[in-house]
Amino acid sequence: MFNSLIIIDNDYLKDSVDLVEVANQLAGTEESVVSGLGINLVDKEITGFDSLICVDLPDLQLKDSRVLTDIIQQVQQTYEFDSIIVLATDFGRMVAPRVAMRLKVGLVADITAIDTHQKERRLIRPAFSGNMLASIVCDSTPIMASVHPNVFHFQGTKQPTVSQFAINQLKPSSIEVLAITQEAGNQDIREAEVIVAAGAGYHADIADLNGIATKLKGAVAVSKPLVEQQRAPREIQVGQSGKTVSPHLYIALGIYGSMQHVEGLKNVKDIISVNTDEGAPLNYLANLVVIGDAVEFINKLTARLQEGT
Ligand SMILES: Cc1cc2nc3c(=O)[nH]c(=O)nc-3n(C[C@H](O)[C@H](O)[C@H](O)COP(=O)(O)OP(=O)(O)OC[C@H]3O[C@@H](n4cnc5c(N)ncnc54)[C@H](O)[C@@H]3O)c2cc1C
Repeated sequence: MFNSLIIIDNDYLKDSVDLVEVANQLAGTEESVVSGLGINLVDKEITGFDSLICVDLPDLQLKDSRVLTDIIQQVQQTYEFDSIIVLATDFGRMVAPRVAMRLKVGLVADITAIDTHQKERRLIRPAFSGNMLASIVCDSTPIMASVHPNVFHFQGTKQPTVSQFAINQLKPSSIEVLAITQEAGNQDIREAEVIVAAGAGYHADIADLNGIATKLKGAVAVSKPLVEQQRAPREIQVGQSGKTVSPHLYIALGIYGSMQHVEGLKNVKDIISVNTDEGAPLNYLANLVVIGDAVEFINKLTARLQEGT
């Protein structure tokens, strides 16, 4: 029997459930038993786990990674899980290394695959700027891994058994959340069925793409250089250090197709690549390649779509 603990992120419930697939693959040929740790979990109807360990502390400062680390440590000391899996959101990336340090174990961050065909459990992740894949064998227990949302998928209907976990003496949080703001109207690119993505070869204002994205009922995304040039916010970056997306259609405008970018494309059905360079690597992944200027392509496509209305 291989027991895994998944740290449920209340802001990413579906993505947290997807981590059950990671736990099941890690279990290999052993029976997989998966528990979710839910802290002040609103939706206790969550399915897919064998059990839900609930901590209800309404006054808790949930976004304090030190407080969450204390809780995970206490849960691990009680249950002794074989693996702990964390969602690699910005917050999860703060929590996972702290927990690993506290438990004195290794952490494999941002895994993209698992290989249990050998006797060992190998966690696979991109290395050396994504130019190769590293297979990492963990010789400490629990095995700790963080996983980007949207990399693994799981649909479970299993009703978990729910138990309360009593926490002993938590250090008070030193963080006070003064306000939470969210930009209105921006669709999460991970949910989008159509993505119009601009790369460094798209030489116009990114906001100009909103119209066509709306028309196609999709969202706008970008490659990393545009974020670095402050032409677009980081929330819409696709790739290794951005988000993983799975749209039906990905329209890539002036995107070269580096490994770090392509790593953010999982289960994309169709890719249209618009590039002045016929030899750009993304063209080899695309179903349709347009050789030409990306802005000109968008202007023509917009005009054509307007004709159709
Ligand atoms: C640790 C690490 C993490 C990284 N994470 C990410 C990540 O999450 N996401 C990411 O995107 N990158 C990431 N990168 C960067 C990545 O290596 C590439 O540098 C980046 O993806 C390149 O972006 P690009 O294709 O838009 O730009 P470029 O490589 O500059 O390519 C521009 C493309 O546009 C074409 N072009 C030029 N003019 C036109 C035109 N007028 N019309 C049409 N096409 C044109 C060019 O032929 C070229 O193919 C990461 C790198 C590292 C080291």
